[in-house]
Amino acid sequence: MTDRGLQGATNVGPRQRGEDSDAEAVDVTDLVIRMDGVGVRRNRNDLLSGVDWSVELDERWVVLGPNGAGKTTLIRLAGAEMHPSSGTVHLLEERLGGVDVFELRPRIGVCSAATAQRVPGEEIVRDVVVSASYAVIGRWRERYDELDTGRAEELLAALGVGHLADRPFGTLSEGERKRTLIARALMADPELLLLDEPAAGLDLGGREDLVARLSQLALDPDAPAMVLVTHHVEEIPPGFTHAMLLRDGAVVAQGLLDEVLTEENLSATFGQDLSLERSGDRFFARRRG
Ligand SMILES: Nc1ncnc2c1ncn2[C@@H]1O[C@H](COP(=O)(O)OP(=O)(O)OP(=O)(O)O)[C@@H](O)[C@H]1O
Repeated sequence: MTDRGLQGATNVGPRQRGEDSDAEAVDVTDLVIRMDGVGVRRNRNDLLSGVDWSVELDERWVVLGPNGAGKTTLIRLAGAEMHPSSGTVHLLEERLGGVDVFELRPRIGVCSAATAQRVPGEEIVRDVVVSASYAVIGRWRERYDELDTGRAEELLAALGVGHLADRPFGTLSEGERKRTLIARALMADPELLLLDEPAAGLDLGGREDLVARLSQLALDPDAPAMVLVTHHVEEIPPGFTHAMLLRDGAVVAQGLLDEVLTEENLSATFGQDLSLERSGDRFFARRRG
């Protein structure tokens, strides 16, 4: 694992180093994500600008920022769901724009509100998970391989929803749906797992349960590289190693979690005077005064 320090300090892109910015010159060996000078522009708005970011296989990143900061846009780039307007994005050693995204996407597990919306309510939970190995949503074959079905059931059990395998997805609670979708995202044994606000809409017990399960996953050396997007420091699972703080489409700070997650950086990110407490390996934030 590499200690890259704060954005602008040691984690500089090729342009800042004054090197050749030609995409082909970028060394992306062993990098799961590499962004250099990335911008996304829509309707004359900069959704992201000047983003340099590298993620290695054994790293678990949390991306924190207020509403509208650009977090989902960043995750969509990392999931090969969109291209940057400027700069270069390499995913799993392939350059976006120079690779067939349909070959890249199965190597990346995504759990987001958009995935949840695409699952029909009548779909059986086991099928929601197993169909990920065929890169479809919903049952489309009469029979799946027993190996695949067994893996889907194991993943559901590992996420604490094994008993719901025969239930229609639409009858699950929000927390049960989230856990089912994480099992689905893991089904194809991805090299990168992207989780966009997995704890949104969960009650306190559901959130704590999910944080504990994501912590187990983060601490598993065989788990894929992970990027988790959240608004809340309370949702950072123990075992996460790095953080990126985003505001107005730009990186406020990034690097090792312990170095980046400070009151100063958090206050700058959310535009408020925040106090940050650490209790064991969990974080808590609130406004001062
Ligand atoms: N097609 C578009 N045209 C113009 N602005 C857009 C477009 N798509 C997104 N935006 C804006 O870009 C900004 C970043 O959006 P994004 O969804 O990435 O933020 P986010 O950090 O995920 O926000 P949230 O926490 O509220 O989900 C928002 O202000 C959004 O309104």
